[in-house]
Amino acid sequence: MDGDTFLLVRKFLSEILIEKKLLIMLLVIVIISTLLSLIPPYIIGITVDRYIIPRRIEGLIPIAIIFLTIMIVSWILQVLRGYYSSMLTEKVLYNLRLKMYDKLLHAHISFYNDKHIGDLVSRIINDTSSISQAVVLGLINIVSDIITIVGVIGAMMFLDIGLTLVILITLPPMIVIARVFGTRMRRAFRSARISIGDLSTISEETFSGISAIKSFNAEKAVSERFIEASWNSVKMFVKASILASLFWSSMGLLSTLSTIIVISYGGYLVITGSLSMGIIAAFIQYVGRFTGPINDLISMYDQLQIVLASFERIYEVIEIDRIDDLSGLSKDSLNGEIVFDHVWFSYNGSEYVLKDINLVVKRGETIAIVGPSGAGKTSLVNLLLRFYEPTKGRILIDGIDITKYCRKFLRQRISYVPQETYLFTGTIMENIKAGKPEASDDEVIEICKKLGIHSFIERLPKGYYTDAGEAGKRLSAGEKQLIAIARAMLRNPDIVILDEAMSNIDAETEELIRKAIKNLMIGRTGIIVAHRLTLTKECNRIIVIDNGRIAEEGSFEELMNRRGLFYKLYMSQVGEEEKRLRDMNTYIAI
Ligand SMILES: Nc1ncnc2c1ncn2[C@@H]1O[C@H](COP(=O)(O)OP(=O)(O)OP(=O)(O)O)[C@@H](O)[C@H]1O
Repeated sequence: MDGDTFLLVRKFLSEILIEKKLLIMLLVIVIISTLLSLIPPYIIGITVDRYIIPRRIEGLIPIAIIFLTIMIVSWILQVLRGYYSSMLTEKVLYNLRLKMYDKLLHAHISFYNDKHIGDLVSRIINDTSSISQAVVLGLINIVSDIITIVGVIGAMMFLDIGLTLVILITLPPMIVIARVFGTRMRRAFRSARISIGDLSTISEETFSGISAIKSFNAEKAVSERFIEASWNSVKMFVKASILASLFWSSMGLLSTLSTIIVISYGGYLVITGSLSMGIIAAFIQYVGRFTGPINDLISMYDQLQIVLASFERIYEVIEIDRIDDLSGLSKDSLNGEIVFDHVWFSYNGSEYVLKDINLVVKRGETIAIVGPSGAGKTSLVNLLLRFYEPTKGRILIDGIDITKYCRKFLRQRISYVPQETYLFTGTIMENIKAGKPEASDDEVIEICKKLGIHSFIERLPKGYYTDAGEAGKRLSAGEKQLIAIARAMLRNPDIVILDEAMSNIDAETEELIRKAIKNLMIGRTGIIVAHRLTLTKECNRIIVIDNGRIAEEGSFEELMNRRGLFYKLYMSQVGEEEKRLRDMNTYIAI
């Protein structure tokens, strides 16, 4: 075991030791029940020698009562073992999942830049599940297996050392078979399970991209992929099953060999008078008890490898050190004056995506930020929410450097309406309340009326109580943004940042959004990242960003008169819109 593995095992054990009481209880139960399981063969031996062969009927009833008592106690212990082992496993998993979820929730946003969400989810769900096997199979069985093997050998030695030594001849081949076939069998089953995973990935990709597949006539290609993966899984399972039959039948053979040795060599000893019949009866019982524990112990190494790999992935999450610092200044509210003072920003420390931004947004003012794709608009608002810190320069809100404010406070007083609205599980009402869970239904309806979106929501199948998942499939990005606007308004923020949704917006929704934004901005400082430039007409000022720098600044009229970058962007967008309308008219005319 190298240093890293040793460290992981220690961490793993410390996770289990958190549930010390459960662990101790379980170990006591396992030890007692394993020791109890060694007694019946011994009693059988005594019964044969002392009562059956000498024909002493009077002893049979007490023996039967002792036997029955042991069986009942074992049964109770077995039930308790099941209960405590599942409690221990589930509690360890519960603790791990909670720690991971909490860490991921509070991780700095930059942590997610190079992460695949599917992978993180798999760490919380799949990796923790594979740990569960380790807790029960690994830790608990190892104790009972060792006690069983040592106990069985000890008991046999106590009964007859010579016969025991002869029987132990079968032990080395048993270990070899468990190591060779058993290990291969488990690996083959693992590969087979992975091949089923491949099948599910292909199916998922096929059905989620079904329209793309049909439009490219790609049915044959995907079906070939599916057939290949499917056949591959057949081969894997057959191989695993062959190894399984080889393994189990070989182990069975060796176990029977031990019985043959007991009967033939033991029988010889009985005939020559050096061994009793009862001892033979006890030996026959004991020799069948080796195979299971030996196989368990050998497979433990394999199990440990899988578990440690999973545990490593779990700990990578638990030990994330990029956590949002939530200390700092909090107040009742903000006035809402924002100053960017020579702000430079780089994601990677070398390339600047914002260069020397100087900007003052007065309290109650609404400004539009526009610019070509990739100019740095989103990066600018990310800095205001303290998702990232400026690389150089500073940002002030109400004259105080924002790094002095508590992130939680800033995000309470600044509402952010993203371009893509995420609808949570629940109703539309609950989704709007995500901005303020304690709000009443009436409060939500009041806000939506103020925003001018009440009748839009009422038109949904069950109005405010429409299931968001169901509605989400039918709502356009713009319609979803209306819900996000209501969510933001309900929080009564001092500053609003809105990244306007630009795709899938019809004229009616555009008008609704325009009005809702206007209502939302009343009495607050507003920053709108505008994609449809007609929206900028209603803003107090327009900031044009190009390649990370402020290229132009002014009112709509001023910028149009200047005939600079804004004018070009606007004309090309208007031109495209006119062309779209012209094309539509031509299409209708045809
Ligand atoms: N998380 C990130 N890590 C590294 N680089 C990033 C990250 N987000 C954005 N960038 C880069 O920063 C630059 C500015 O991106 P930003 O998203 O701020 O532009 P934008 O003007 O909002 O663009 P769009 O209108 O397309 O949303 C781009 O070159 C982009 O590739």
